[in-house]
Amino acid sequence: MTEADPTELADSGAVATKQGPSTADEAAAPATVFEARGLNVYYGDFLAVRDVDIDIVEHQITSFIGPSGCGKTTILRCFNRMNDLIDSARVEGSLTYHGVDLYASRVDAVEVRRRIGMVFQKPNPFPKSIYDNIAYGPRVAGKVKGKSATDDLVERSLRRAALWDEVKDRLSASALGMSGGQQQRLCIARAIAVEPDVLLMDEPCSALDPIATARIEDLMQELKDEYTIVIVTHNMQQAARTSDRTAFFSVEVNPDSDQRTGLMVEVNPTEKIFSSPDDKRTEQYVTGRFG
Ligand SMILES: Nc1ncnc2c1ncn2[C@@H]1O[C@H](COP(=O)(O)OP(=O)(O)OP(=O)(O)O)[C@@H](O)[C@H]1O
Repeated sequence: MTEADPTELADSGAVATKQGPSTADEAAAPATVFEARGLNVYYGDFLAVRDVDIDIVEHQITSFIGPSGCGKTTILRCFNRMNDLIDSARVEGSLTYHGVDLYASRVDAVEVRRRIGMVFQKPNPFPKSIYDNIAYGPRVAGKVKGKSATDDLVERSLRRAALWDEVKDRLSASALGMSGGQQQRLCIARAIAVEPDVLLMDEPCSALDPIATARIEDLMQELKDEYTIVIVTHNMQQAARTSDRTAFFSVEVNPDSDQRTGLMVEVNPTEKIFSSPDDKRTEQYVTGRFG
């Protein structure tokens, strides 16, 4: 892709959610943030996941569940073009973000990743102070200047990530000395500091104990007032507890090549997925009879 016009997303109205709805109708219907149609992702010649049709709705938590290798992370990474960083990855189909084609040549992938932040499975703070972990991104992006404005941003981000009270007296200490749960909340604070629109979370609790997990889940509920969240989770209880909508992915084995390709089976309100799903395969998975 060409590094053309980084303002394409803004020029095209892709920040509409930050400005609020303009008519009564729009106010009634929650906006669609992402619309994926016929999404297929290849690694080289290997079709890893196919036929993904999904709308991601603003200020909701959408979870992706399904057996290992069904393509949950691969699809999540399409939403902020992280797959661009993998040479062999290729995306087919249509994916829009607030109506803008996310893969159009004029769209700047760096700007995409600022608006659509990501939190990874393993907390990955920079080997820097707690303060610098938050301040670094906005400083590099030129979003904040001067000590007082940076102090405010650091405090605000840590408060929103429910971490301020625990770290306010040791902001200059290394982030690597924090507990795993604190490190993950720091990574969430770091993602929030650049004022994204969406948070993508790839199994954010898989390395955490149940208490730290509960704190992240509480935090997600607080953050959804401001952000749209998509989470990949292996933990069905977590999907049931935290998300408004759930997408179930499955995997099929191609008898000729013996390759396993993921596909999206169903997306529905979470309650429906776990009580009366439309598809038998979903029912078998959520009742533990498959996968
Ligand atoms: N960088 C890559 N290069 C080649 N193949 C890949 C790459 N990343 C993932 N795959 C393959 O794509 C398929 C989907 O993987 P993905 O990690 O998206 O699945 P997942 O559902 O998130 O799995 P898990 O639950 O185990 O994390 C798998 O067959 C995987 O081996």
